[in-house]
Amino acid sequence: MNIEQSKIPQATAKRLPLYYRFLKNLHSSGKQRVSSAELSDAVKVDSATIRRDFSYFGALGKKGYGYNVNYLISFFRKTLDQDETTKVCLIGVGNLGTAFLHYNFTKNNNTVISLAFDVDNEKVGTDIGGIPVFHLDDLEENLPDDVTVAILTVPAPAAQSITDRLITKGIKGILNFTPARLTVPDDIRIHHIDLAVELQSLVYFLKHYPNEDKS
Ligand SMILES: NC(=O)c1ccc[n+]([C@@H]2O[C@H](COP(=O)([O-])OP(=O)(O)OC[C@H]3O[C@@H](n4cnc5c(N)ncnc54)[C@H](O)[C@@H]3O)[C@@H](O)[C@H]2O)c1
Repeated sequence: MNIEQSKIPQATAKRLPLYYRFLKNLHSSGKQRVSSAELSDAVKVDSATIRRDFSYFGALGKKGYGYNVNYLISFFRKTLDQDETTKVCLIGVGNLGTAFLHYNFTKNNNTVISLAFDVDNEKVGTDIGGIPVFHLDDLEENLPDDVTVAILTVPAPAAQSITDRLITKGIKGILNFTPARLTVPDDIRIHHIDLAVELQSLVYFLKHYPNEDKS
């Protein structure tokens, strides 16, 4: 994370990829400027929040003109470190993992899954979605030093020991799709994604805050 970004509130930082993706679409359709109302409509974030978010990075829209799309895109690209490709590995090529390998992340940003690991000999040695699958036993040997992020889509009981090995190999961030709560040193970042929890929270908000500001 660069200095500019560390001043941005986390809630704002989380919305940046959303804005960036939409602005890139606008740009490829030839649009030069966009109002916060248009953005709001597209990304489903209210326009006051958008204006506040954008004010953190000095993008002040002009009344009756809106925001300059090119300026915003180049800002986001720098802030999100999009100029550099981040290489990611995926562990566990099952239902979820296979879907991710087939999904082309690079369409939206510069993150690319460059290799995968599994223990199933039917999968080891094959290419899935164009990505080579190695045996987990050969993790230390095959994981390149420039891969710093891992996606975990293994059964929960295997998650902690794999995490320990990944960290020893230099992985700094883990996107954890397993229900396991992982113990890691302070300098390692874990993002836990749990569909059941997300669904529960969506239903809760629908029930208790049906008309609230959704930012
Ligand atoms: N976060 C979510 O929203 C969500 C949704 C569904 C599943 N999950 C979780 O994601 C994980 C994967 O789910 P799935 O449906 O793809 O399971 P799956 O059984 O289809 O796939 C698991 C894969 O991991 C491999 N594997 C098993 N042990 C391994 C090990 N020690 N090292 C490397 N690979 C190993 C298996 O060979 C298999 O290919 C599970 O923990 C599941 O609970 C999360």
